[in-house]
Amino acid sequence: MLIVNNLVKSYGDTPVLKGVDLEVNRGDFVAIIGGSGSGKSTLLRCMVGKERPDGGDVVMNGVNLTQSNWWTRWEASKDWSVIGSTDQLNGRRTAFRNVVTGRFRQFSFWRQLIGGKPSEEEHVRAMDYLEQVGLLDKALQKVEKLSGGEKQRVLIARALSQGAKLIVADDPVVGLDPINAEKIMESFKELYRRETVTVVCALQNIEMAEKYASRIVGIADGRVALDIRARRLTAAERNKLL
Ligand SMILES: Nc1ncnc2c1ncn2[C@@H]1O[C@H](COP(=O)(O)OP(=O)(O)OP(=O)(O)O)[C@@H](O)[C@H]1O
Repeated sequence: MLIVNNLVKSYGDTPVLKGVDLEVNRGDFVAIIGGSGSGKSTLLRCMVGKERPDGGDVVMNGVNLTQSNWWTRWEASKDWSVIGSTDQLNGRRTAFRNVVTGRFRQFSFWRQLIGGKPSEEEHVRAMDYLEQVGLLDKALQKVEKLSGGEKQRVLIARALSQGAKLIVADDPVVGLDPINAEKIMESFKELYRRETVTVVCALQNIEMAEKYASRIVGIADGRVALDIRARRLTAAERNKLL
């Protein structure tokens, strides 16, 4: 589904990614782990085209995104959804409204330009997605009144309403209390279990990766230092990532 080939990225004179190779298969739940500053977020940003790599390729469903024009990248971007900061949400709108308008991205270019409205069926679907992430009871609350964890779950519901086949999440549990963090990871696991969505998620918390992901990819010294089926890491494996 997604192939990252020899990805290289520096900031100024500082190399961050020195040749990352990674293949994500449909239905994977990949946790990207590594020490602080190891380049997890940089890798995700390069993967989804938010950052231009200095070298290497990102190929999504056979389309080489690093060598495509903006139209091709825009079309391809409908297949994925990036879950980052909850600032992406409109705090003064309800959770439901945020989810249903997220769907807008799937509309054709022209329908977006003329401001097409979501259909009744899309409204029903938005409620389904909020139910899937356990937020049905908060559907009509303004997002600014929700907790950090609940906002993250609105983002997940919105990604689902956008029809994302790949969800890319940059440490969605950072700064959350353990209960909310577990709920987020449960939501991802549930999506992955149903095999409808592929998840790539950067995580600082190794225990979360061990508990919820299907695969663990460790980044160290700008490269993939570890790529295993998720399980408890050995002390030697943890040391590789320091
Ligand atoms: N826009 C930028 N300009 C300059 N340096 C940057 C930029 N973005 C990231 N860096 C640097 O690149 C390195 C990797 O950063 P990145 O955010 O990818 O790491 P990370 O593994 O996600 O870290 P953390 O787990 O702490 O979030 C860091 O040293 C960081 O300071």
